[in-house]
Amino acid sequence: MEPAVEAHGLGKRYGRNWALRDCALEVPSGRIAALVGPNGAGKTTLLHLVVGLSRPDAGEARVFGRAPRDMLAEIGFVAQDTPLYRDFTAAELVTMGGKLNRRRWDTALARERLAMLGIPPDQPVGKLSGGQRAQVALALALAKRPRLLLLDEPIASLDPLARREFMQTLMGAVAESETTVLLSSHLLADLERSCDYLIVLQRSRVQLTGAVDELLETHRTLVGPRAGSESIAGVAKVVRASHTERQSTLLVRRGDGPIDPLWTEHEVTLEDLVLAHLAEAGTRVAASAWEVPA
Ligand SMILES: Nc1ncnc2c1ncn2[C@@H]1O[C@H](COP(=O)(O)OP(=O)(O)OP(=O)(O)O)[C@@H](O)[C@H]1O
Repeated sequence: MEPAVEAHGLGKRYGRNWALRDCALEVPSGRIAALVGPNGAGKTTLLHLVVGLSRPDAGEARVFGRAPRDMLAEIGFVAQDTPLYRDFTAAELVTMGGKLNRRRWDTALARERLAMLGIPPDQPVGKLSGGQRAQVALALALAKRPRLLLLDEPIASLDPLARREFMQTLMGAVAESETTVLLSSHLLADLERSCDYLIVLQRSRVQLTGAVDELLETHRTLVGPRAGSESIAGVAKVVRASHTERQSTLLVRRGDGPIDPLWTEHEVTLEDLVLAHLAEAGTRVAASAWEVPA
């Protein structure tokens, strides 16, 4: 099946600085893909290129095989901080959405979704809580019945319960449709529960990309005797190593065959994997840059 999003040599420059560079990726159709990376890595830049809000300075992005600008009717976008017209009520926004998207708009779906979540339809959205506003933005984006839904840090300002509700709504809505989702976030633990595809950006470049289950399957944490630089049976690559006097802990990509039994193997979490790959590329990721809720 045709990928939902493709990028080839995609780049965007502001002045002399590349915000995104040599970006090559493919998000298969039907996935919920997480776009992660430290502040300033290029996530918003990539989303804006894919939604056609900005033009590339190099390469190209394609949405279901076509230029983003030819696919606007098929793309839903929730921008960072869920900007909505704050003086309008949710009901008015639903009506307005219908007028702006005559061809595909599903008013009943938006109303049902908002009613199910207990969002008051007649209050200006500026007076709703952050979580409720995020849900309104999501309901509006879904009412467009997009084939591709892009969300730029939709849960960043929400409390843990509101985050969970938002992600559950998103997953439920996507399961009912064939929508592909690309969602940027710093909240790795939340993404592990809901996303099945991963793109890691760092310093304007794609650092890692692939299906989450395959990435988790092909990486392991190994604990064993202090290691030197010798190769280890069954290990294709050491992504990150930390050592005490006697012991080494390695995050590795597995190779062929079983891993040397001298080492104890542990499964990795998405958070381990992302942080190890970011560290491998030499970024010092301050713990504060990654809000990882318990
Ligand atoms: N309009 C702009 N003018 C100049 N530089 C910009 C502009 N937009 C983004 N940049 C720069 O491009 C780089 C990538 O920014 P971008 O917003 O894409 O990062 P991000 O990964 O979304 O960051 P965050 O997680 O903080 O939202 C940063 O260095 C940023 O300063």
